[in-house]
Amino acid sequence: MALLEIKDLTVRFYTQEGVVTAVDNLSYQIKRGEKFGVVGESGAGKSVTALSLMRLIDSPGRIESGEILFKGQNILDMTEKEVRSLRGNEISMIFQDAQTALNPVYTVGEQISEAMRHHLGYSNEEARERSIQLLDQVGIPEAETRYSDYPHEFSGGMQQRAVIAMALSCDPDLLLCDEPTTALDVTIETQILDLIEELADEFDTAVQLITHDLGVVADICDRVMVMYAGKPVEKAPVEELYYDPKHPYTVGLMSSIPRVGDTRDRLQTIPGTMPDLVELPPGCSFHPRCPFAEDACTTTEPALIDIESSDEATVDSSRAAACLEYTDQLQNGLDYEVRVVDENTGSEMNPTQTGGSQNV
Ligand SMILES: Nc1ncnc2c1ncn2[C@@H]1O[C@H](COP(=O)(O)OP(=O)(O)OP(=O)(O)O)[C@@H](O)[C@H]1O
Repeated sequence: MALLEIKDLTVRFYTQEGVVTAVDNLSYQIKRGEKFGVVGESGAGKSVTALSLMRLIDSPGRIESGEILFKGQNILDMTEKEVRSLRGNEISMIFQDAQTALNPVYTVGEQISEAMRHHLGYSNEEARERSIQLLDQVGIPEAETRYSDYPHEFSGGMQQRAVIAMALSCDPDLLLCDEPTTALDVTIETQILDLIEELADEFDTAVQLITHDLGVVADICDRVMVMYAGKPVEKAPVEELYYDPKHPYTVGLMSSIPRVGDTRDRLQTIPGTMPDLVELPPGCSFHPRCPFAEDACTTTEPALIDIESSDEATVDSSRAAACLEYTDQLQNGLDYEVRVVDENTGSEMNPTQTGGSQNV
């Protein structure tokens, strides 16, 4: 049994501008200890998906349908009390901004201790001892002294380390990380990502890592789901996604991975923006931005297809993509080439595919 199984999840927001379908019929699963990346531009529905898992969607939002099975139990059927005991205990979450996770009026140590006293029934002394150990483990120097510091006495990177300590304090089975390094500068970003990876391995914690940056996913994740306008457009083991992307949107995201010395904005190379979710374009939502779009794409919505079987994908499908190419409805096909370039030498490593000139 998968640790987490999301089946046909649909989440809508009833706003003055109209009904926003933020997550549309989404299914995926995460196995124990697996690191799963969720990628897409702003507005793709990544955060709403994570908040749904913690049952934190508030009005005007509503989880309309679907199942969220955690260890086989549907989170959507649980009582509020059951969900509260899950949060911060078996499932915990790291947000992009450490400051929102830390309460400025309590010391950092107190905040880490609190979760352990509450969920694990630790005494004050036990919780303090374990908190100091965790602060040390996440790389806070002089952890015993820093235990009594207030959040404002920590740098941004140290605050995020403290949040990671807090998130791992109850040894969760699933850690949801929502853009955990966006607020940090690049050198600290790498350290924090390495730390998450290292501790997830050590604690055998599954990770759902949300990011707009495929480069980050490549470093950490085992499998990836690419989302566009509330839907999954591609799912793949991470290496296969890089060497052989199946969806034009994934290809666009890849050519946007910044290289050393590259000062472009990350997503500049996909022209246009995510459509208005209140009024999605007919057919494939990506068609107005897709270089390979044909007439059929403007009228027919592509199903998520299992690449191996060519049938509709199931939650178990390892490789899937939602493009009419995979139901043989495109006349000209997808015409791109993937070139994998060695970052150090600049030379081509493993040319695959045929056609255009997509540098990945
Ligand atoms: N509280 C809300 N009220 C109304 N609409 C909302 C609300 N929260 C989210 N949405 C809608 O859901 C869509 C998906 O939002 P979500 O935050 O999941 O995107 P995301 O992929 O996580 O983007 P980002 O990287 O910017 O966080 C948004 O485009 C927005 O229209």
